[in-house]
Amino acid sequence: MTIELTSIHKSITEANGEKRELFDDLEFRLGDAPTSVAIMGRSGSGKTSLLRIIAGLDPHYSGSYFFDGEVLGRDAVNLARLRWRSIGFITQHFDLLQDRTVLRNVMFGCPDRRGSKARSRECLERVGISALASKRVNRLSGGESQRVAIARALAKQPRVLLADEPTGALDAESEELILDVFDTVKRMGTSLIVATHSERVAASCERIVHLADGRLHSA
Ligand SMILES: Nc1ncnc2c1ncn2[C@@H]1O[C@H](COP(=O)(O)OP(=O)(O)OP(=O)(O)O)[C@@H](O)[C@H]1O
Repeated sequence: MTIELTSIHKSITEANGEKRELFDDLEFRLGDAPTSVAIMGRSGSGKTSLLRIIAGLDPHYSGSYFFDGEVLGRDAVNLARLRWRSIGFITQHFDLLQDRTVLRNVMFGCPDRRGSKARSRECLERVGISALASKRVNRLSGGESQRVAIARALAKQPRVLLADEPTGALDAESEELILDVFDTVKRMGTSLIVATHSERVAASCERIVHLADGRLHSA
C-alpha cells in the first residue's frame, strides 16, 4: 500500500476572521513496505488536520492524494470506501458510543459481522482490557477509553493505522503497553502514522517528520 500527497494546500479562517495557510505545498509519502511515521509539531500546526485528510475525512484541500498509485476521488462514496476498507483511525477524542459496551464498540470496528465477536475479544486482550468487555463506555476512565479506541481500530485490520495522540491520556506504564501493541501492528504488516507530542512514541517510529509552516520537514 502506498500513500502520496503532493502540493497540498489548505487555508483556514482563524477565530479572529483572518485567513491562514495551514498547508502550503505540503508533501507526504508512505512507501509500499510497512513502516511507522511520527508526525510532530507544535499545537495548532495541523497534525490532526493532516490525519483527517489522509483518513478521507476532509476533502477540502487542493493538491493531489494518491492511494495505491491512484488519485483518490473526493466524493462521499469513495472516501467512505477508503475509510471502511483500508484505514483505521484512533482519534484524539476516541469517538466511542458512550451508551454501548466496550465489546459492542469494538465490534462496530469490524468490517465483517461474521467472527466479529471473537476478533473483538482478541483485540481487547491485545490492549489489556479484556476484563472491561461488558462495561459501558460512559463508565470508563480516559485511559481505558483510549484503549477501547485502539482495539476498535485494530479490529478492522486496516492497511494503515492513523493515531492522533494515542497515548495522550495514558500513564507511562500504559504508554509502554500501547507501544508494544504498535510493534505487533507493524509486525502484522500494517503501516502506522502517529501524530504525537511524546518523544518516546516518536522514538519508537522508523521515521520522524516535523510539521511547521505548513510543510513536513524530515528530522
Ligand atoms: N474546521 C476548522 N475550521 C477552522 N479552523 C480549524 C478547523 N480545524 C482546525 N482548525 C484550526 O487549524 C489549526 C490546526 O489544528 P489541528 O487540530 O490540526 O492542530 P494540531 O497540530 O493537531 O494541534 P494539537 O497538537 O493541539 O492537537 C488550529 O489553529 C485549529 O484551530
